[in-house]
Amino acid sequence: MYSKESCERCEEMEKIIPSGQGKKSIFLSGSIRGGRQLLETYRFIYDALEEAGAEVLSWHVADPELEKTESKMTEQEIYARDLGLLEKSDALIAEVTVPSTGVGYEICRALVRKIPVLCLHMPDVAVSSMVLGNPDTLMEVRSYPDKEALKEIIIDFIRAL
Ligand SMILES: O=c1[nH]c(=O)n([C@H]2C[C@H](O)[C@@H](COP(=O)(O)O)O2)cc1CO
Repeated sequence: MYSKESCERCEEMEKIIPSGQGKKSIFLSGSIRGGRQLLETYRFIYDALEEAGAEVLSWHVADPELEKTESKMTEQEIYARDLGLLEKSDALIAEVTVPSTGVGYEICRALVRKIPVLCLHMPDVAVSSMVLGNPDTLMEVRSYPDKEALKEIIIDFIRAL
């Protein structure tokens, strides 16, 4: 995850977002039981957020070993842990390409808490009207054609927080 290229980018980002000062806490939301086919994208989003100077509280969503740790937890423990992390978050970023009950639930809880929500999806996928048609001003929905565009959207969102 740590390459020379990402370090150079880090230095660039530190000029924009001073480290330690106003570091934003982000809840990353992505499908788990809805299907793990976009795990690589969740990892990319995690890396982009860390690079942008944000802290990802729900890092487990991008963890390829997630099943091992979560299988030792009860359903109630998973729910309480996640809702606790959401309470501490400054914003929520959801990858909504793969439909997931949990992701939809977390988006709704974040909007009830009145924190900004960024929903990201690949082009030409059937995203729910509950996301696409949501008039909440705290909600932003963006389609990303490639990883470069995805990174830019994430950086812009973090800078605007
Ligand atoms: O084991 C889990 N751990 C966990 O953190 N979650 C949370 C975080 C994810 O953003 C979201 C995924 O929901 P789902 O499993 O319905 O796809 O729910 C969900 C599960 C399983 O439902």
